[in-house]
Amino acid sequence: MKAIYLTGFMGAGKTTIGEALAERLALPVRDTDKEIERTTGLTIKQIFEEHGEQYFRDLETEILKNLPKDNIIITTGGGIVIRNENRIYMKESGVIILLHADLDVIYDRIHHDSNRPIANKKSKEELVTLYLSRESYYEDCTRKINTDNKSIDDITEEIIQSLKN
Ligand SMILES: Nc1ncnc2c1ncn2[C@@H]1O[C@H](COP(=O)(O)OP(=O)(O)O)[C@@H](O)[C@H]1O
Ligand SMILES: O=C(O)C1=C[C@@H](OP(=O)(O)O)[C@@H](O)[C@H](O)C1
Ligand SMILES: [Mg+2]
Repeated sequence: MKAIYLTGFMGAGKTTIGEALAERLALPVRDTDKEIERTTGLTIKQIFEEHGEQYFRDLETEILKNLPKDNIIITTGGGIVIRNENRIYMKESGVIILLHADLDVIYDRIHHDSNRPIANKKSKEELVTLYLSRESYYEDCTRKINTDNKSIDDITEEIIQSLKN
């Protein structure tokens, strides 16, 4: 089985759903942000503060390409889609599942989180602007799952069903 990549905007639930999906499918799961933190020994916040976004994006691409491509669930950071080369790589290597969540819900989940430097201290309007600037990049996704008002178990089940089609 080819890799299953979970993508979507910050706070959509990629990391959380990826873990639940991995358990249900008895597959390993790796999270690009966690891999970046593990290999650098720094938090995402520290990387952005000390080295800047470009450095983070270079690491993100490197990590993505070094992760296994079979029998695995890979949860990505929300900005992975910005780079054309990342989108092409994921499309060629596996199935891309887009998790969509309402932006009001997303804002409530993430605006106070200092380890999401791109979202931290942004107003809701600024977050919407960022979302809209990235919206077209999500078109490369194989499947889209709307997560609004759904439990983690329900979303996981929906992904499993969609993978059968
Ligand atoms: N379907 C859901 N229902 C309720 N809370 C959720 C749901 N999905 C995610 N969350 C919560 O939202 C927050 C962000 O989830 P996370 O998995 O870190 O998102 P992402 O990796 O997409 O940024 C976490 O606190 C998580 O527990
Ligand atoms: O959208 C982004 O640019 C980012 C999303 C984050 O991951 P989550 O989507 O898991 O929050 C993390 O990679 C970093 O803070 C940058
Ligand atoms: Mg995450």
